[in-house]
Order: sequence, then C-alpha cells, then structure tokens
Amino acid sequence: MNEENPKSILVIFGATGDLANRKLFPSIYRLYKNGKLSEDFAVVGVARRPHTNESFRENVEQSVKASRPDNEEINDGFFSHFYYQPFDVTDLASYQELKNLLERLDEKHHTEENRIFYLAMAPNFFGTIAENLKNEGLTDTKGWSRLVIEKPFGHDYPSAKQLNEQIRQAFDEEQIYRIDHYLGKEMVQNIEVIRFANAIFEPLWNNQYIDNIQITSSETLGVGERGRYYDKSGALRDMVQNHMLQMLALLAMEPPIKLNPDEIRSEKIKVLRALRTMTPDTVDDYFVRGQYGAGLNNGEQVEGYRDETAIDSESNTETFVAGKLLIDNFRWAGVPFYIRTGKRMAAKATEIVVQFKELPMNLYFNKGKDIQPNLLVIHIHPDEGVTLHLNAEKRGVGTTSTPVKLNYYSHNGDKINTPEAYEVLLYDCMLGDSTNFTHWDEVALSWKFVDVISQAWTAKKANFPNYESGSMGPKAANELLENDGFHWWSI
Ligand SMILES: NC(=O)C1=CN([C@@H]2O[C@H](COP(=O)(O)OP(=O)(O)OC[C@H]3O[C@@H](n4cnc5c(N)ncnc54)[C@H](OP(=O)(O)O)[C@@H]3O)[C@@H](O)[C@H]2O)C=CC1
Ligand SMILES: O=C1O[C@H](COP(=O)(O)O)[C@@H](O)[C@H](O)[C@H]1O
Repeated sequence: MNEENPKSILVIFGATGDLANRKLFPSIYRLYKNGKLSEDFAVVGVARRPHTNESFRENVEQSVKASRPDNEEINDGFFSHFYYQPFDVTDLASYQELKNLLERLDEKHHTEENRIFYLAMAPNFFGTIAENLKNEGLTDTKGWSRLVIEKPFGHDYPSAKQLNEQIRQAFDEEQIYRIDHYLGKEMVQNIEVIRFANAIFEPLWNNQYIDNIQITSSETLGVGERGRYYDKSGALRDMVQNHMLQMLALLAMEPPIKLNPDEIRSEKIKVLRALRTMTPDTVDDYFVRGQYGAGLNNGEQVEGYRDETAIDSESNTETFVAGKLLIDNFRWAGVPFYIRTGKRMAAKATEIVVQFKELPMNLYFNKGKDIQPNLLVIHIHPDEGVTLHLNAEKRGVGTTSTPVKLNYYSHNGDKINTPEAYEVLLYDCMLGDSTNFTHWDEVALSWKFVDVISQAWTAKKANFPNYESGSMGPKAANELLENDGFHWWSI
C-alpha cells in the first residue's frame, strides 16, 4: 500500500442521510483535492432511496458545492468515483448484490480488495450490518476490511457491551474504528504536542503547579431536528461520555512510551480508571444538570427545550452538564477538572483553561493586591490556537504588573484550509492508523463512569427548566467552582 495515497473502496451505509451529505462527502472531496487519495479509490453509497449512479453523483456534487463557499470549479473526474446501490440493510439479498458490485469496482479502480464500511446510520442497525457483512462474505477479501462506527456507541454500559460483542463476532478490535469526531479536531490532537514537545509545560503539569483545569464545550444551537434522539440521550450521554472524557484523558495522561495507538490508549485508559467514581449520594456534590428555557439566541427570542419538536413537554432530559472530576493518582490528586457543556448557551466555543497555582509569595508587584494567575488556554473551536496569560510590568508604573497574553493561532483565519475532523479521521482510517479512534476499553470505562450519574438523575426528577437560553447555564454550575474558591474563566 502507498502510505500517502491509500487504495480502497469506501462503502457508506446511510449515504442519503444528513451526516453523509454534510460531513462525509465534503471531507472525501477535500482529501481528493489535497492529493491524499490516489486515483485508485471508489465510494459506494447505500440506502433505501431509489437513486441511480447519476442522481447520486448529483447529490454528492450539491453537498460538496454547499461546503465550498467560493464557487470553485470541481473536477468532474472526482464524481466518477461514486456509485450507488439501493439497499435495505435488513435484507440479506442486498448484501450479495453489494458483494458483486464491490468485486467489479475492485477490478475497475485497482483497489486491491481493501474496504472501509462506514456505518452512518441509526445505531440500532450497527450490529446487524456487521454480522451480515461477515456472514455474506463481504469481509472475506485479499485486502483489509475496516468498520467505522458512528456514535452513539450504546446508551449505557450494558447496551454498549452487547453491541460490542455483536460487532466483535464479525470484526476484530483492530478492524473497528469508533468515531469520536473531537479526536479529529486539530487542536485536540495538538494537546499531546503542547504537553510533550514543550519543556516549559511538562515539568509544571501536575498537582504541584496546577490549581484546576476547565474544559468547556458550549453551543448556541438548541436541539433542532434531533429531538427524537436527544430526548432519550441528554448532554451527559451525548457529550460527556465521549468528547469531554476524551479531552480530559488527553490532558491528564502520562507521556506514552511511544506515539503509537496502543501506548497512547493505554495511558488514556489509566486516567479513566483513576477517575473518582460517583455514588448515587455524591452525584449532586460533583455534578450539575440543566435544561434550557426560553430566551435570546443571537438577539432572537427562542423557545425552551420542552417546546421543541419531538420533545416531551415534561422532559427530564438535561441539555447542560457541569461536573467536577477528580483523578485519584499521584500526578493529579487534589486537582479538580471542571467540565461544562450545553446547548443554547451564550457562545459556541470549545476551550480548555489550565489555571496554574499562585506564587507562594508575591514579593514585588502589585503589593497588597491580587496578581493574575497564569493561564494556558487551548482554543479548540472556533478559534484554534493557544494563549498564555502572563504578568508583565505595567509600562512606566514601576512595580505595578499588568496581565499580558501571548497568542498563537494555528490557521490565520483561513478556515477553509483547516482540515475538518472527519477528513482527518477518514484519512487515518484509510492508512490504518487508529490512534484517534476510541478503543472498546475506553468506551466501557466512560460508560461505567457516566452510568452512575444518569441513574441518579433518572431516579430524581429535576426542577427544569433552570437556565435561560443565551446564558452560560444554571447558577449551580458557578457555585460548583465558587465552593472551591475558583470561577469559570470566560470563553
Ligand atoms: N448528522 C450528524 O451530524 C451526526 C450524526 N451522527 C450519527 O451518524 C449516524 C447517521 O446520522 P444521520 O446521517 O444524521 O441520520 P439520517 O437519519 O439523516 O440518515 C440515516 C440514513 O440511514 C438510511 N437508512 C435508514 N434505514 C435504512 C435501512 N433499513 N436500510 C438502508 N438504509 C437505511 C437512510 O436512508 P434511506 O431513508 O434512503 O434508507 C439515511 O441515509 C447516526 O448514528 C447518528 O447518531 C453522529 C454525529 C453527528
Ligand atoms: O457529537 C456531538 O457533537 C456536537 C458538537 O460538535 P462540535 O464539533 O460542533 O463541537 C453536538 O452538537 C451534538 O449534539 C453531539 O451529538
């Protein structure tokens, strides 16, 4: 295999759906345009709707064009790699037809019988598709076969375990690529580089020098069209179980002995194992839940969660979570990791703030007044970069200090050239690099941590709604930090 230009057929189950159209087709195009796909590739879309290759290619073209604001000319050759097969995943006959098609395309596109099966479909189909692919011989090729699975991977630990066992009947762990799109974000991948490639941070990266770490992922959008899924999920399962815990693990893990998937995972897993587990009685001391009411979103009046489409008018589902997590190991004992995520908040931003401890004694500057703590801010989205907050002399005012910021932005505002998370992850999968996908052990530990909290919350009805749309969440989320003498740094 050519490492730079992998040869494979990508089969997208759910090719007429939202994810395929908004994320996958534009990402495949970017890989093509950036020279990361060889000419030896094919994409086969499958779903029930009756498309021909031509009408499917028109759809792909529309979706790619919608993602390119600059009206650029798109080479027609790109679309000629796309094929469509009407397919019902529950009908075994469809798999034989697909097998025949893939064999023909292998010949035509020289794809060496390498296959990626991307399940962009409702999760209740994941197990069935995996089993049928194996039983009908689609994975029995001279090349490699990989399975990409979208979230949610289960609803809790028992359902995730059951799903995993079903999939493992057909695919080995090394063939399974569980997507967490946050792991494809440039600045999430940068966490390791910032930590392990800078002599100035790693010696300070522990409970002697760090006061607390804050991870915020706030959204301005509400639940939108996804009410049916979301009302059964909530922010804890939708964001905390996966994205938030993954970012925490990257921030807290020990340096891996090698930068390979197994070593990195093994360090992340140790962090998840060291998380202090909640009990039903302690959940309220460490976690805050919220649900948005009506309010303002970008200056416009918006309705509350319970009035949104497909949401129960008495829904107990949380659209906001804040939590204080403790990692009971040598490096992090006593350092709170605060997380917060929610919908319909004041800003769309994902940001990590590392707050360093104050100096033991302020000898010279701002005598008698507070000096600002040093902060390292990792901007994940929409800004991508790092800001270091320091104190410097206030010009011409002798021993008075003033806060200063050192900024590094990784893209110079040129968003179009920042790779999309899906583009990065698809390419990794084509290369067989599973570093930025979640291993079953990580998924299992994350569910076990989260399940205690969700069980406690299901058992006790909340007093919802408890935060206004357009705010930064319920008051209790601020109190969580204030009780420890901290506050959320604004994002
Ligand atoms: N959309 C997003 O931004 C995100 C989505 N995800 C996950 O990705 C997956 C897909 O989501 P999304 O694209 O939004 O879902 P959609 O509902 O938009 O798409 C579902 C797709 O499945 C196809 N489908 C449904 N039933 C069958 C069947 N029996 N046989 C064959 N095809 C079928 C549909 O096509 P047809 O009707 O033509 O059969 C459609 O292409 C889900 O697991 C979701 O949780 C994860 C993160 C973000
Ligand atoms: O996985 C999900 O993530 C999005 C937020 O992703 P981002 O890249 O825009 O930060 C969230 O809206 C969605 O509910 C959740 O399923």
